Amino acid sequence: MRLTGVGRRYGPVGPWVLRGVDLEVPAGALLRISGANGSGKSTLLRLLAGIGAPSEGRITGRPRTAYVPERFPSALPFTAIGYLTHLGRVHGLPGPVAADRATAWLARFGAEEHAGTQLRELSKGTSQKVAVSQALLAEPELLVLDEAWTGLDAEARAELDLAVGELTSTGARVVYVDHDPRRLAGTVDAAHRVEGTALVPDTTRPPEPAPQVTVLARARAGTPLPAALPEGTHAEVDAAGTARFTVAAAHSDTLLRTLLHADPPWHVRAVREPVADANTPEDMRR
Ligand SMILES: Nc1ncnc2c1ncn2[C@@H]1O[C@H](COP(=O)(O)OP(=O)(O)OP(=O)(O)O)[C@@H](O)[C@H]1O
Repeated sequence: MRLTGVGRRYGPVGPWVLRGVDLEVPAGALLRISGANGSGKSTLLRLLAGIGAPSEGRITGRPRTAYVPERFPSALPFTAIGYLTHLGRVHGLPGPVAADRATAWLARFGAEEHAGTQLRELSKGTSQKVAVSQALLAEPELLVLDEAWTGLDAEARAELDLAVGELTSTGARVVYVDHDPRRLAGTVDAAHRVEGTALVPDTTRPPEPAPQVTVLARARAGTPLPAALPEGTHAEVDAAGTARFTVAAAHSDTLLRTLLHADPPWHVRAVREPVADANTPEDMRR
């Protein structure tokens, strides 16, 4: 797929949002688009997704495309499974195949219990799981993701990362925008930034991942995890009832306070500090 001299403005005399955009989207590629708010990222993604035509220039070699928009149309009169099955049919799948794939994707994103819920009654995160499932069940050759991770819980975000990897490994292309510069950073094939009306190579390196602290803690059998854990905390409980919390080092004191003051309290068994960088000189590790 190739964009040649593509420009877009809204209305015949509106200001140009994009101009002179040349972009190659090869099979199997993962492309990241960045840029300031209002710079034209969504405009570019909509052109890639085939929603609206360029005001000038050409897009050639368009593959079968699926798109997760920035805002999901949640007011439609469908249940989650009804909506997904309907869209699967729109993508050309026979009804039973569409229904099976819809069920499988909802389960993969941990939303199977909401299959029968009306779209307008879904939480923001579950709506987003439906939006993402809608695109993935089509098994597209080009997947366009506009902030698709926003609102998803940690497990679903990881699942979407996996699904993107699975798609590109089968030769599909994925183009995405995400506010977190670390999103899929290790696997991106090319990064571009919208600057003014142009699309330029993005040479900024993603920031290093924040150092993580792991806390092992136990509580009385059946104690739920504390409700208000610091932002970004990942928690899992093993079969023996020991919980492993992983959190950015900057939030580890808040996590420890939360665990100790929970009712009933959690007993902290171990705290594992971030491992020192192997390249850090010995005298800086202390
Ligand atoms: N349907 C529309 N009609 C008129 N102008 C629009 C329309 N959609 C977007 N624009 C304008 O195009 C410009 C680029 O908007 P766009 O949504 O593509 O930016 P963005 O980089 O995705 O922004 P954000 O980071 O805030 O999501 C903005 O000036 C916006 O006001």
